[in-house]
Amino acid sequence: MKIFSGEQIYEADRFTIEKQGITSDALMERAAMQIFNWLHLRMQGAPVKIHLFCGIGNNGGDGIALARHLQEHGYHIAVYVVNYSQARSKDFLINLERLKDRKIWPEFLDSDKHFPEIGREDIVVDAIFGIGLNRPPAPWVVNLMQHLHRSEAFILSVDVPSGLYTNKGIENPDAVVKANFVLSFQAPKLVFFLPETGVYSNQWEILDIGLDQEYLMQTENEYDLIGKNEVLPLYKPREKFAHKGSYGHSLIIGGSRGKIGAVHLAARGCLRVGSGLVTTYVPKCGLTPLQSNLPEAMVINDSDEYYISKIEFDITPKAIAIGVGLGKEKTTIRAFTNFLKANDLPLVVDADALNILSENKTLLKLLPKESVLTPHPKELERLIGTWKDDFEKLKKAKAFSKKYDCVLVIKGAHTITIYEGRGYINSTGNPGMATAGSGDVLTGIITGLIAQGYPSLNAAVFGVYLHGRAGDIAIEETGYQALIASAIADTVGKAYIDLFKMPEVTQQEEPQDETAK
Ligand SMILES: NC(=O)C1=CN([C@@H]2O[C@H](COP(=O)(O)OP(=O)(O)OC[C@H]3O[C@@H](n4cnc5c(N)ncnc54)[C@H](OP(=O)(O)O)[C@@H]3O)[C@@H](O)[C@H]2O)[C@@H](O)CC1
Ligand SMILES: [K+]
Repeated sequence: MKIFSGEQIYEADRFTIEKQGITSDALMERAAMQIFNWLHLRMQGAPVKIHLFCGIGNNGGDGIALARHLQEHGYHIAVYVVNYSQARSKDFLINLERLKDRKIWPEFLDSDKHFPEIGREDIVVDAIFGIGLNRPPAPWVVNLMQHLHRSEAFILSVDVPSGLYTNKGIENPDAVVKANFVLSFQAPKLVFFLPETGVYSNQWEILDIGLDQEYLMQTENEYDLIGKNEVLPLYKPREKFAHKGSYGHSLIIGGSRGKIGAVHLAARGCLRVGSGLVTTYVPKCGLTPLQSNLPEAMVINDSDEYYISKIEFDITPKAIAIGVGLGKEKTTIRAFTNFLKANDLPLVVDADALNILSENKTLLKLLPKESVLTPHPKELERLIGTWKDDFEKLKKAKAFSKKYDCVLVIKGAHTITIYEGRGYINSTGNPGMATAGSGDVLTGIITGLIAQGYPSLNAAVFGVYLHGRAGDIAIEETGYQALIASAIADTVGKAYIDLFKMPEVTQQEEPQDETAK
């Protein structure tokens, strides 16, 4: 699913109005109607008090128009205009007039003197600021936001939680509404997926307001949200006359005393994702545990008992992972450096191999083209330096990826894969996956996909998706706390099967054939 910038959404707005020959007010009406339908379906006329806090721009206009529909259907509403500026938008004013025509008199708030009382059981509609926020809200508006939070009422934000910018980070964490639910128009917003801003949108849903499809399809976007529809075209089916050699040989180099398990987990992910053959390259101490616990994987031993000291092998893998459980012994750094100098096979670089690269940046130039790097936030910081907010982080990550022609997989709640100036935001996964070895499994999965002939970028995007989906399926049996990394690896098969399951049709989503009634 495409994610658009703020400017692109405004442009889509203009384009739609012109092409469909409608007024901007009609578009606002669609938006308000969609929110109303969403709420009405769930509330079914329940006598819960709904407080609508509306700014003076189009986000506020949406709220004001929504208030009218709610009132027409008998809901118990209270409307407040958060009067932070005199520059009221045209469509806000049109809807304000319509409200007055229906004898609904909003309360105007312009200081923190008289905030209304809100009950815990009430609902708050947050239509204070939308994507038009361009400077910090006034202190009294920040106080109002805090007042909303203190009420503990359910907060439904219109389009975005008020106080979030679409193109930069947060200046003051108190100056953003913490939404229980966000109903966002037409396309998800980047801020929902970034760690600093994502916390303000507990849950979100997209409402289709009929922006022009041609514009949406043809407009080039920088970020995509990756779900099943996006990964299905990447999937490579197996062929009848294939043999294990057809699906590639993966080599996983890593492990050190006490960290052989990391290699095991990567190899396990690699096998489960379908790599035809998997060989591990580990210090001598890894031989017995690997051979006893993962008989499907082959083992090549380093000459050192506990650490990788020289990377030499006489196999020809199709993809190599390096770094899991590797450690940073002097001898290992030397071995890694020499390996990079000699190697030209596709690489997946993780964990200590990333740290060695960060500490010896000249080595980065030795990475083969389209190598995949899978840093978690701390490893990323060591690679690209600090950032002031998530937007700057993405900018720096893109520059880094371009400079070294590598696919950068930034691990997190929503893992973002960066390549050639674009970002692919993963939609699967859950907090249970923040567990030891989860990243090692991912490294193995991506490697196994490259070995099977997936281009690096596809392997990263698809691998991250499968890994997350496996985690989502696995927690159905384990719950968050008890999920362990080997279970993620062992559920990859179910994640594959799930790709081809039709979405369940719930009663509400069944197509309604008006003519059949
Ligand atoms: N595009 C679409 O497809 C559709 C969009 N729709 C809706 O429109 C929303 C965007 O509306 P919007 O552009 O009017 O901006 P909004 O967020 O309401 O802010 C209002 C104005 O406040 C100002 N301002 C900014 N920061 C400020 C501050 N700190 N303190 C004080 N003032 C501040 C700034 O104006 P300025 O003063 O800079 O001229 C800004 O313009 C969008 O989120 C969605 O809900 C739907 O109706 C239908 C289809
Ligand atoms: K809002």
